[in-house]
Amino acid sequence: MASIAEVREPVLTGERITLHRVHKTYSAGEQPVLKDINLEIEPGELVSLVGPSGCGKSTMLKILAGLIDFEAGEVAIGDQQPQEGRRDVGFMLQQAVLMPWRSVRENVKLPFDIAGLKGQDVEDRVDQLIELVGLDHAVEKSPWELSGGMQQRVSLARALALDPKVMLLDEPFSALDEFKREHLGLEFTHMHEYMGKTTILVTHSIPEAVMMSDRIIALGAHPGRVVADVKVDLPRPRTAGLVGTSRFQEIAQEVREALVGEDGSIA
Ligand SMILES: Nc1ncnc2c1ncn2[C@@H]1O[C@H](COP(=O)(O)OP(=O)(O)OP(=O)(O)O)[C@@H](O)[C@H]1O
Repeated sequence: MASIAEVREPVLTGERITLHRVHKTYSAGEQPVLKDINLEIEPGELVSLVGPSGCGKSTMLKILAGLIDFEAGEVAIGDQQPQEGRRDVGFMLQQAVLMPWRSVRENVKLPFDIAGLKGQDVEDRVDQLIELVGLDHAVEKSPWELSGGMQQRVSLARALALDPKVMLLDEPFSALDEFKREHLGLEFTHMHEYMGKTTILVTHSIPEAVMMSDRIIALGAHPGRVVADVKVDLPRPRTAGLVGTSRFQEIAQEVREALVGEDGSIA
């Protein structure tokens, strides 16, 4: 990702995300999965959601992606409802979910095919995306020939294809080994720093959340609710060396303490 290293002022292309008194229950009579969630995420902000298993992190992302409904409250991406703005949302999951019969290039091109877009502009954009995620040496490979990290790079390029204003990342690096996870996390952070897409990252790793985010939202479970909203006032661009600073450790500790007493599977 050489093009990302020399980075300039952030280009704000993100949308504001607003959740107001959002309430979600999957089964009638059960405790709500999300209760009275109020959250405002500024355009271009990178916010992490952390919290114990089952506190509703993925549910919140699915609501924002317009994939599931909710009973009460208001959700907006810019001035659009989630269902209206689906094309403006890029989604990345723990597993890359690539089409096995399509090459790297064809997988990155998929969103354009689905949207019925073709032509030289599309071909150029696909080339750019592949270069951006550092896969120019692997364009014709099939998914089964790729490492886990390479598969996630394809997934990232695909999520960025239609230039979404919002990125939703559901534990995108958690299936990778620790070295690759840190490396790809930092690369994504640098990409975010110059693209300015409003981003929500779900992670079980507090250090990953601190390294990448502007703010960390800690959620408690049963019912899923916000227990802390922690600002990460570390300088950008973020560098691996920040982990050793006392400020990094203080922020991580603040998040940990907010989750004490919550039934945690936090790293
Ligand atoms: N489709 C569904 N139908 C019924 N219950 C569901 C459904 N999806 C999730 N749940 C329940 O809602 C709760 C929150 O699930 P969710 O996946 O949002 O949690 P999470 O915080 O992302 O958990 P994890 O960290 O383990 O991924 C859990 O109790 C889960 O069992």
